[in-house]
Amino acid sequence: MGGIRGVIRLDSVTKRYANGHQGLINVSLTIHRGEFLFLVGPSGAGKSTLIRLLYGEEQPTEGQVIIDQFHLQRMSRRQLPRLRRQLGIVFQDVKLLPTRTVFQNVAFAMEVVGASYRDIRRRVPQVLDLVGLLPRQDHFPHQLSGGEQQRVGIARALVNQPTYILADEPTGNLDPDTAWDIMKLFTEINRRGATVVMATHARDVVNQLHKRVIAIEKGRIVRDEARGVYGYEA
Ligand SMILES: Nc1ncnc2c1ncn2[C@@H]1O[C@H](COP(=O)(O)OP(=O)(O)OP(=O)(O)O)[C@@H](O)[C@H]1O
Repeated sequence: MGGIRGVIRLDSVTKRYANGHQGLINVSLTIHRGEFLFLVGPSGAGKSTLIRLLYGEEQPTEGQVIIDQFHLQRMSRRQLPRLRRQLGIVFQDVKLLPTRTVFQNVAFAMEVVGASYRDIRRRVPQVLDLVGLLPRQDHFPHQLSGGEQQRVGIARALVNQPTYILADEPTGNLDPDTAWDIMKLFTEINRRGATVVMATHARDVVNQLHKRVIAIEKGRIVRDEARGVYGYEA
């Protein structure tokens, strides 16, 4: 299927939506294993489009997306679950299952990929411990704060030990202190080896973490800096 282990590549990717909106225009980009990358830019610039292309939710109009050994435009839909297992996805809106406990919400992500009961019993507490929610494992989502719910979402994204974490404004609904706690969690996950790609408007966080920053405007990459800054007024 082609592609280099641990590398994400976009090759001259253009995404035009059916309604004529331009998502991305001729974007080429390489993301290496273990990188932490922020996608920044004004609202409507194309950040979410880029993230959706990475997990196969959208298909490019032109160009190629290659992740690891997976060549997204050449693989069959049957292979998509194999790719998705390598991807942990975190959204602004966490969407937990309301009638399931914290433990069950995270366990569900393992059940759908066919993990054994034994592995679930071993792995879920580990990942809940990492996000600081082990003591709340029997609580239901409505008993948690927004930041705690987002942590459950992160635990769910991590539980199958993905190579890549894709996050689309994961702190968008949170107050600044809670947002920082969540960002620290992402940096810890990255330190442990996962590649993190995050679209964000969290200006202060981007400015203080000194990670790679790619700025997108009107569908095009306008800046790509190894230790970048947010670069827009809040
Ligand atoms: N499903 C869709 N159908 C049609 N047009 C879309 C769709 N999704 C996004 N667009 C359009 O594509 C462009 C890029 O949108 P996108 O959501 O990728 O921007 P963004 O940078 O993530 O914005 P924000 O910071 O507000 O989340 C916009 O013009 C948007 O209206």
